[in-house]
Amino acid sequence: MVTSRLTGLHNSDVSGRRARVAESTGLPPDQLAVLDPGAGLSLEQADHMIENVLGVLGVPLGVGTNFVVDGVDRLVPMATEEPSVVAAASNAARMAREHGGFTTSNSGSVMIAQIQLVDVPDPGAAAFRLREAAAEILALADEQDPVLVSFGGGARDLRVRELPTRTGVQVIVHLHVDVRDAMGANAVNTMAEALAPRLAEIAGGRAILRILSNKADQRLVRARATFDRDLLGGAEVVRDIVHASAFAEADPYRAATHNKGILNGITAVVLATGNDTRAVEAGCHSHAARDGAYRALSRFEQTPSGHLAGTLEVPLAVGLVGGATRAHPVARAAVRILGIDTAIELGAVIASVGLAQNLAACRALAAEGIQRGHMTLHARTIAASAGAAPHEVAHVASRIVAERRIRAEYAAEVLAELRASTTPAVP
Ligand SMILES: CC(C)(COP(=O)([O-])OP(=O)([O-])OC[C@H]1O[C@@H](n2cnc3c(N)ncnc32)[C@H](O)[C@@H]1OP(=O)([O-])[O-])[C@@H](O)C(=O)NCCC(=O)NCCSC(=O)C[C@@](C)(O)CC(=O)[O-]
Ligand SMILES: NC(=O)C1=CN([C@@H]2O[C@H](COP(=O)(O)OP(=O)(O)OC[C@H]3O[C@@H](n4cnc5c(N)ncnc54)[C@H](OP(=O)(O)O)[C@@H]3O)[C@@H](O)[C@H]2O)C=CC1
Repeated sequence: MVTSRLTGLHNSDVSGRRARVAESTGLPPDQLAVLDPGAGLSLEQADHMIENVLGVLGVPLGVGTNFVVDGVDRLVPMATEEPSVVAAASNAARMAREHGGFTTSNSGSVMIAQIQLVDVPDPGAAAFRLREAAAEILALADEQDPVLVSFGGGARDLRVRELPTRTGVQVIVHLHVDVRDAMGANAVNTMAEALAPRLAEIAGGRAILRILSNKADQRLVRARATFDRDLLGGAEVVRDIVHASAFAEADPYRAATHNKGILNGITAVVLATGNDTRAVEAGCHSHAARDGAYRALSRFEQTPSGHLAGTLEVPLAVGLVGGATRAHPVARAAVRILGIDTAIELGAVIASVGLAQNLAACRALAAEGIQRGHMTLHARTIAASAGAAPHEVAHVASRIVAERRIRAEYAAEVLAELRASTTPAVP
């Protein structure tokens, strides 16, 4: 039985953390060895993934603890270079755990392909003809990917839009495809390219763009959690987080930063599982602007019993098959640690981490400010960047935090003092 409540995990060293994660998930410890630098993605594998490969970039991979998502404990791999993100998500998940953790819902796994038709003589008549041919068109789409259809996926709907543009009215066809456990871009792009000649013939125009839309608003995930008033810091903190939420719902300048906080969590899990971070972020930002003004993707409100309820809705075009998820050894290990079997489950975890991250940031901002937590953890990065060796980082970081001088030049001074005090005097 997995438990994500690994209290004090951060006080262990990497091998101790791996041992606790392996014990909790039941994974053989050697399955985590692939997380060693250089043991994951080989140069040869990288050379098959992208072009002009010179090497591999390492990104820290942490684990978010305390998560309960739809009643199941989940340990969540998070790949990020930003200090305090993993700690913050884990802390927020701890506060939600008291009230059952995160519950989610979703709109399914439908992706949209767009086919752009131009030089259409009578857009209105063309739109009607295209709608009349829907059954033929959907069948032609399914013929392109029998494997997807065999997994229960396939073309589900055809929508036609008459779009006024500065180059004239364009007829835009939307093909809705259930892509099941794939992210779906390659699948729907293949279908769009195959349909384009027939669509152009029906419309009497010319097809140009045939590509999926990253505004994946048919693939929405909603997460909800109740965060404990006392663990948050009391009624005043709850009240001020609600004010912070109202600010982000009303102001695009605050909403951009509020949503960046959400994406700190979302993108860390998307990256760890080998999914397309740019596609997910494009979808989230487009969703934030869905009614014309750019707004917060989440909302916080006080519950009748004085705790804090948080809700989030985001499009999540993520998959467990295809893309890099199956090709990248670390992504495969991350999926095993998560213990998930479907893209729907992955989306549920990702949305929950986004909401957790968002809460942690808003709580810190509404209470003591972000810098105490963030900079305390950032101090280790500053110490290392000042040249501290691994065994020197803790001393330098604790000194610059204690003296509230968390800056590179002071870290260098502390490091020089440390080395002078430990260098044996020349006889
Ligand atoms: C950083 C904390 C969690 C410390 O908070 P704390 O209260 O000092 O932590 P604690 O020592 O009491 O530990 C509480 C729990 O936090 C977790 N935790 C605590 N420390 C660690 C650690 N080292 N490594 C891993 N996990 C840690 C851990 O889960 C632990 O419980 P446990 O599970 O052990 O029983 C808190 O100050 C915090 O959440 N701060 C918010 C920081 C944050 O949100 N960072 C995100 C990057 S900034 C960002 O999002 C952009 C922003 C801010 O602009 C977004 C926006 O504007 O909305
Ligand atoms: N704008 C964007 O976001 C774009 C993104 N991309 C990239 O496309 C990649 C993802 O494309 P995607 O289509 O997911 O990748 P793949 O084409 O690699 O995987 C999808 C394919 O896997 C097969 N498959 C096997 N099992 C399943 C299952 N259970 N559910 C669904 N399909 C299954 C299907 O049939 P079959 O085996 O016959 O293929 C399906 O077509 C991402 O890495 C992304 O970076 C590319 C272009 C644009």
